[in-house]
Formats: sequence, structure tokens, C-alpha cells
Amino acid sequence: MTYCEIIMTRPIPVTIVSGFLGSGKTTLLNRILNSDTGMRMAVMVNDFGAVNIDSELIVSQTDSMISLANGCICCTVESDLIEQLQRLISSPDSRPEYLIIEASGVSNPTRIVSTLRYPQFAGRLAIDSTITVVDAEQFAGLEGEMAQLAMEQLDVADIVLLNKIDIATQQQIADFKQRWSWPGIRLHETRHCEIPLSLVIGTGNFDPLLHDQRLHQTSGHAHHCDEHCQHGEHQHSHHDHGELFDTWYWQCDQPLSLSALRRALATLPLSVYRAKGFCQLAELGDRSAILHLVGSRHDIQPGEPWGEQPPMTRLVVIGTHGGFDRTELEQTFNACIADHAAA
Ligand SMILES: Nc1nc2c(ncn2[C@@H]2O[C@H](COP(=O)(O)OP(=O)(O)OP(=O)(O)O)[C@@H](O)[C@H]2O)c(=O)[nH]1
Repeated sequence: MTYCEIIMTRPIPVTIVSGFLGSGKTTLLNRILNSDTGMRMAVMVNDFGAVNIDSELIVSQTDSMISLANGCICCTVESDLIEQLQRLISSPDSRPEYLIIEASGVSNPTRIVSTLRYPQFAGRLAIDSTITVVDAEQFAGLEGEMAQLAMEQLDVADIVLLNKIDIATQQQIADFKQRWSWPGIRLHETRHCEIPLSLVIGTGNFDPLLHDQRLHQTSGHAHHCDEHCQHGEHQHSHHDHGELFDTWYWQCDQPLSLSALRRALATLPLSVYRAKGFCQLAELGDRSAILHLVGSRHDIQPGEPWGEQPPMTRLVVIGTHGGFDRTELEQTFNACIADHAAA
């Protein structure tokens, strides 16, 4: 057997990174990809929004970056996932030594796990682990179907990163650990997903039997039940997450005022969970800025120089379905244009 044939017959380990909107999945991915793994990594990114901002927020030298069709990986883009996986494993030139799939924050990763276990991938892909990143501050505040989705994302986790412990209270951290530390789970508290590589890559933590057992247990949610549980409500009926969430995209080629933008972000309705993208700020001249909004917190940091790229603000906003008015959002952001804000 030739070297090439040996490589082609070895299953590619796959890590699935899941977690609610803004919990820190891309932060984890960047951390992994910027470490010295010594392996040829491929990354598949699934985003929810008109534009795949996540693939641009990944700052690394991966050998292969695949942007899956935008949408919810568990509802609408499974066929794209299958096609891309098939392409990845069948080409000797582009075949990676390790694959990471980042699901969008609105996806339930159960479907990705099932897809990877289809017979056509047997012996060619091997799930290493499913990692769920949790925003320690935000988690307990999620309600209704959002809370249900966040719990579904935890149900399939082999590894949980309880992230953002720098902004969560001790009580929030303790409450989460009390409810979600079931036997066998590997739970790590992190700041900005800082964690040794060996605890997240090549762990071999995925156990298909345990996985199936957990999903079929009661209603699937393997947490410690308490008075907040309404198991009748969170059976694993599959929602189309595209119906739970709505997304809006705004782009603008005129510079924005930073102070006006900060004010605008503070006035967004609570139903807006997430905003992210790149901004052209009057204050930054020829450099872009990276904007993140998660719940009521926002962060705007200087990014790369625009270089050859024409300066342009591109923002994706994600919220509950029907939770925001597009015309109002447009007016809010238009008012941030530096010339308008100064008038
Ligand atoms: N304070 C704090 N902020 C964090 C931490 N981890 C990530 N963030 C910030 O949270 C924001 C969202 O992080 P991302 O990594 O983009 O989150 P995500 O899960 O990929 O987001 P989506 O893909 O949109 O669902 C960014 O501004 C991060 O810098 C943390 O531990 N503490």
C-alpha cells in the first residue's frame, strides 16, 4: 500500500464546536488554529445571516477553510455539509489530518453528529468530541425556546467550556455547575476559551453509545432536574431554527461615528441577541473595526487596515423571529453615519 493510500484510508478526526449565539465558538476556533497543532487542519464554518462573517473573523493559516451555506446547519444546509465532507475526504491533495466544524449559534449539533455517522463516512471520518461553549453570564437568562435550544446544545456535549467566567458572577458559575455537571462530562471554566489544546483536540471523548443513551434518556436533557424543568416542553421535536430566529444585514460605505454607534447599540431591542461584523469608523481612518454585540454587551476593537479592500461597514444582526423592525434598525444605523451624526 502506498503512503497516499494509507493516508486515504485513515479516518479523519472531527471536532464539532457548538454553543449559543456569541458564546465564544469562533474565539475557541481561533485559539486552536493559532496553536501549533502540527497537523493540517480544515475548518467548516456555518453562519446564520446573509453574509458569513465568521469565516472572516477566523484569523489563522488553515490549509482549508470551508464556508458552509448560510443557514442553520441542522435544518437547511445538511446537504451542503454532506457535499463538502464528501469533497474533503475524497481528494488526496486537500485531505486534512483534522477537521473542526463550527455550527452556527442557532443550530442543534445533534444533526451534525448523525450526519458524520452516516454509513458513507464510516471509516473515513471519526468524531473526536463535541464541544459546547457556554456563555456563563448569559446562559441562565435565556428563556423559552432559546433556553431549550441552549440545553439541546449541551445534551450532545462531551466537553463543556463554561466560558466568560470573567464577566459571570460566582453564583452564575456555581448554579450552572450544579445543574449541568452530570457524570462523565468534562467541564472546564474558561476566559476567552483559554484552555490547553490537549483538552479539546484529539481527546477521543466521543462515545457513540453514551451519546445515543443521553439523547434517548428522558427528554434528552441530561442536567440535574429541579423546579425549573418542564420536561413536557423540551422533547426533542425538531424546530426549524430559521423560524425561531431572524437575521438582518446592513452595509454602508460612509464612515460611522464611534460614539453614535455605541449609543445605537445600547438602544437595540432586547430581542436582538447578536450583532457582528466590520465597521468603517471616522475615528479609525484607514483601519477597520470589529464589532461584537452579545445580549446587552458590545465590544468594538480596531481590526486590520482596509488595504486593497474598499472600506465598508458590514453588520449582521440576529434576534428572535419578529423581534425587531427592519425599518427601525435601518434608521438607527443610518443615524450613525458620521456626517448625519454630526448634523
Ligand atoms: N468578556 C469575555 N468576552 C468573551 C469571552 N470569550 C469570547 N468573548 C467575546 O464574545 C464575543 C463573541 O465571541 P465569538 O467567539 O465570536 O462567539 P461565537 O460563539 O462564535 O458567536 P456566533 O458564531 O455569532 O454565535 C466576542 O466579542 C468575544 O471577544 C470571554 O471569556 N470573556
